[in-house]
Amino acid sequence: MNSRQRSRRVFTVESGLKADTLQIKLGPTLAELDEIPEICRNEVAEWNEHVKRLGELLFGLLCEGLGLATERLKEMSFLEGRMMVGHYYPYCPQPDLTVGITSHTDPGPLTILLQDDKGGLQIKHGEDWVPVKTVPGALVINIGDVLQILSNDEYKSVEHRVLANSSEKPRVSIAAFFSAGERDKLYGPFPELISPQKPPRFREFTYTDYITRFFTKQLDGKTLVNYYRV
Ligand SMILES: O=C(O)CCC(=O)C(=O)O
Ligand SMILES: [Fe+2]
Repeated sequence: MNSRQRSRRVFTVESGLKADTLQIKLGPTLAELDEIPEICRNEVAEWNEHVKRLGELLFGLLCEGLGLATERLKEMSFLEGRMMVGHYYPYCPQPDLTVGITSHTDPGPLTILLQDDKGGLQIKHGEDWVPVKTVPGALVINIGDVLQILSNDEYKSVEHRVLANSSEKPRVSIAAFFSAGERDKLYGPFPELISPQKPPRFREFTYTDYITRFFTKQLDGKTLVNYYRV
């Protein structure tokens, strides 16, 4: 399924995914206005501006956390690729038999997620699944696989899943995924982080190769992070 590339509605009821999804390209350029449902057109355009600003701030902090120049992730075009995915999880009368979204890590560097008050998002901590508390107005920030690779394992991508919605009201969440704007450049651990004591743990790849493997699951049975691990 190549559905993350443009705005469209996908209704999937196969096992392991019980959500109705609306995807809209935010960047490098916002989707054509007629591809964005009229009811939320202005809000999506405004959200895009907020996501860009917050993304820039977070990328800066994450770079500083690694001892890198603040602009490094921005320079590598990771602020440019932005995709908004709105999930709608209908009421599931038998939540023990399925899940909302199966366990996964996000492929990009960072995800900004807004969830409502229904709950159901969980992160894996050791062997346990830990619920992510719903806090009104709060955003959840996920580190994704490519940031684990660029940081040479200093930051870890977070495994997460969403339980099927047992509340009678639907659950809604809105994720903004960042990705590389320049798809054919080589990406790998930041050279500044490499030393004889800390050799690169990953080989270089183009973002085109990376994202194609993610969507087509050509990973030799490995996770995305472990596929590029040396
Ligand atoms: O709905 C959520 O809370 C999380 C969605 C998610 O993990 C994803 O779209 O990758
Ligand atoms: Fe996710």
